[in-house]
Amino acid sequence: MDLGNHPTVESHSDGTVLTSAPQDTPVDRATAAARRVLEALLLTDRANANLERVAEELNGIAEHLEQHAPEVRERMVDMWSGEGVTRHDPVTGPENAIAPPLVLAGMADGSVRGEVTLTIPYQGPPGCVHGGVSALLLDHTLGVANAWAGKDGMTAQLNVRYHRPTPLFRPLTVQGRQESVDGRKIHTIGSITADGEVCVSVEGLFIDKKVPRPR
Ligand SMILES: CCCCCCCC/C=C\CCCCCCCC(=O)SCCNC(=O)CCNC(=O)[C@H](O)C(C)(C)COP(=O)(O)OP(=O)(O)OC[C@H]1O[C@@H](n2cnc3c(N)ncnc32)[C@H](O)[C@@H]1OP(=O)(O)O
Repeated sequence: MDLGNHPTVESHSDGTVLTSAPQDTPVDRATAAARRVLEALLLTDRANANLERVAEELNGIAEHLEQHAPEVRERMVDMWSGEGVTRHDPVTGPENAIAPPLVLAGMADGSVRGEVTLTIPYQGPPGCVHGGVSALLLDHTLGVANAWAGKDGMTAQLNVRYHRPTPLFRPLTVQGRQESVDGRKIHTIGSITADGEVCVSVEGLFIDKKVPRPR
């Protein structure tokens, strides 16, 4: 993948923030509102929330946004331009309403780490995080760990082990670390822990390969 140069956003005592934390900008505020809507739609009273009108209003908003959208190709070029950190991916992107979003920091020991609390939109088993969501978070976290380590690639294999249910509504620590590089093969590991206990662990094989940015 062509990650370009990724200047760090800011440094903290607990690491260097690698992903783009949500900012007080119209697009980030609108996306945060959309996330709120996703959750509220799942929680609201089916019978008494006047969902007919809600559907109409939401479609109105979608139409407005679509009317102001350039060609997808053009938008993709814009999305991938510049040297900033990713703002649109489905894990850390503050501009992506399906991203929780997870904020990841690079640590001096070479690992990357972030804390996130997942809620109803990410539910799998009752009260627990969907296994595919955990895999998504970890795939991306391993990708960022590779970038932090200085050699990244595309996921070829992701071996996910679910040790115990991952709880919703509790702070989760998501971590990744590049273990070794053997030619084009990159081995990276990671985990999701809750209250200090490992819920999910992964071993990833990445292959050094660049997908060109749209231009
Ligand atoms: C200062 C720091 C700044 C930090 C900045 C932070 C911000 C970071 C920003 C952004 C982070 C982004 C994070 C993104 C994370 C998400 C990642 C994804 O989701 S990637 C999408 C899903 N993955 C695919 O779609 C791949 C699809 N597969 C392929 O394209 C190919 O199969 C590929 C590239 C994996 C390999 O294809 P070939 O043609 O390039 O290579 P061949 O020749 O086949 O293999 C090379 C070697 O690898 C082995 N290999 C390949 N695939 C394998 C596999 N699946 N299992 C085992 N071995 C495999 C082969 O056996 C071969 O080994 P032998 O050299 O012979 O020893």
